[in-house]
Amino acid sequence: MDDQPEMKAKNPWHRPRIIFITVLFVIGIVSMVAIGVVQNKPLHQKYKYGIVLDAGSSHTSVYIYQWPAEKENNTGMVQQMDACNVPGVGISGYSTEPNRAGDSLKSCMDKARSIIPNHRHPETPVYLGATAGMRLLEMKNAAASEKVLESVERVLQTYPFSYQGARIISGQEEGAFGWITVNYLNESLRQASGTLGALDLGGASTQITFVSGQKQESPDNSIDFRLYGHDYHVYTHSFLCYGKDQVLKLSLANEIRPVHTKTETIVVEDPCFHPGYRMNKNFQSVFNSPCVTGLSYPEKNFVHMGSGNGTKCHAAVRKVFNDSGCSYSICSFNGIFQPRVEGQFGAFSAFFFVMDFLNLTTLSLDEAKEELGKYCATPWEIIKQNHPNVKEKYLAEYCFSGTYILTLLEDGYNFTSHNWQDIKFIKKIGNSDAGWTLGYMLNLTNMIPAESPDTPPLPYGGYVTLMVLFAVMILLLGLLACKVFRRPTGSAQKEII
Ligand SMILES: Nc1ccn([C@@H]2O[C@H](COP(=O)(O)OP(=O)(O)OP(=O)(O)O)[C@@H](O)[C@H]2O)c(=O)n1
Ligand SMILES: [Ca+2]
Repeated sequence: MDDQPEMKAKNPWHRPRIIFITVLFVIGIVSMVAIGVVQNKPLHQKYKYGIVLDAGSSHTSVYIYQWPAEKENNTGMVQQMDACNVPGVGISGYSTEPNRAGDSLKSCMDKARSIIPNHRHPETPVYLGATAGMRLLEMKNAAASEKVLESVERVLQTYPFSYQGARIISGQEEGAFGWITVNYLNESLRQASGTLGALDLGGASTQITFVSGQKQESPDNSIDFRLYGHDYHVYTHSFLCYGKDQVLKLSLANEIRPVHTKTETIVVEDPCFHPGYRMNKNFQSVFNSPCVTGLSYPEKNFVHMGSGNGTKCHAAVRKVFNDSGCSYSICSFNGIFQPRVEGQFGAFSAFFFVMDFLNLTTLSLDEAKEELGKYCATPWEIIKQNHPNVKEKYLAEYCFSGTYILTLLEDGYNFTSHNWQDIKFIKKIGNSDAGWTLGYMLNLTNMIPAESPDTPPLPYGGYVTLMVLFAVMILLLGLLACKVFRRPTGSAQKEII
């Protein structure tokens, strides 16, 4: 009987009301999470693009880069989308018919126009940087080099992109931007870990660039960078005329001089070419470069004859380095200051092509010398049989090129058998080629901030997880609260009664 009044006092809407509030509460929380997730979800990725033409001495390559539009200040974000090799010779090879220099670029530029989305064309920058071949042409014939640059400029301006100029870059820039490229791709600029030195070998020049803790004795060889909040003291040098095509001319010229007579047939025996190799060549092809000076030869031919001797080849190549006269505490060669090499190095372009062809990339220095010696001694006929698909002109030069690379690294830059393993012969890092072009574009588009760019404290996945966890926690607390408030206390019972 005592229960009667209490039963009557109970509100029949009490339970549905709690259910209703709980449902609203749950809908609220779910909506909150959903809105948070949708609002912060990365939008459909929008890409931006940039084009850099590497007008090298032996050939031109067109590189197309892409990066997510909203992440341009993050290291490692810019990637190579495509690379196109321009058919034919480098632009400096068109000095006598400059208009053909511009025309030669058309097939690769047409390709760039077709693969970059149309709506991005007007904002896509195009840069052309010319390296050692054009530096040499400028020295030899400034008017011709001017005409070649005008020709490529004219053609590049006919494309719907944002043309930003065509110029000859300095050897220092070439070295520095190669270093930026490899360290940007390696993400070493973001981490406190050591940086990667950069070794670039072209047809007409070679560059060495690395961070050195030693005293920089020559201001011309020293660059200071502040990148992503870190300071770097970088040593760099570019040796004009020490690309592999020019050194071949230099060492041939050295061989020719002692034997040159006024007799009809001049035979030049060359230990850097295979036994059985025999080719008629013109003196002009050797002495036509500003790198090979002093002698003017008549329009005459000589017989270039291989003798295939690794030791003698090394001795012949050695002669292109001048080791006398260092006015600093330490030099590489030709009186150029260079501190002791430090840290890991990435060796790319012809360093890679040649060492990869010869299968020497993973060997020790002594093993590489031994293998190269055997390769050089192999008769020319057998070499041709073993590589039927390689152009003969290139095939003939690998013994010389391999010997030059080992000599440059050991006798020139002073690597030893102890730190030889610090050199990694690389073509690409990820999908992007190692070379100066990426660093050049990053610099000109201001995509490498001096200070670390602001990044959200949490990655997107972490953010969503936290949101869900908090929402579940609030939900549980809410349910708990409902339960506590629902349970009638003694005093409450009395009030109801
Ligand atoms: N697969 C390849 C590509 C190129 N080469 C040779 O490697 C040398 C250098 O090529 P590269 O690095 O492209 O030089 P360039 O950029 O043209 O020259 P530079 O940087 O001196 O202007 C040239 O002799 C070229 O014939 C090679 O042996 N194998
Ligand atoms: Ca090059």
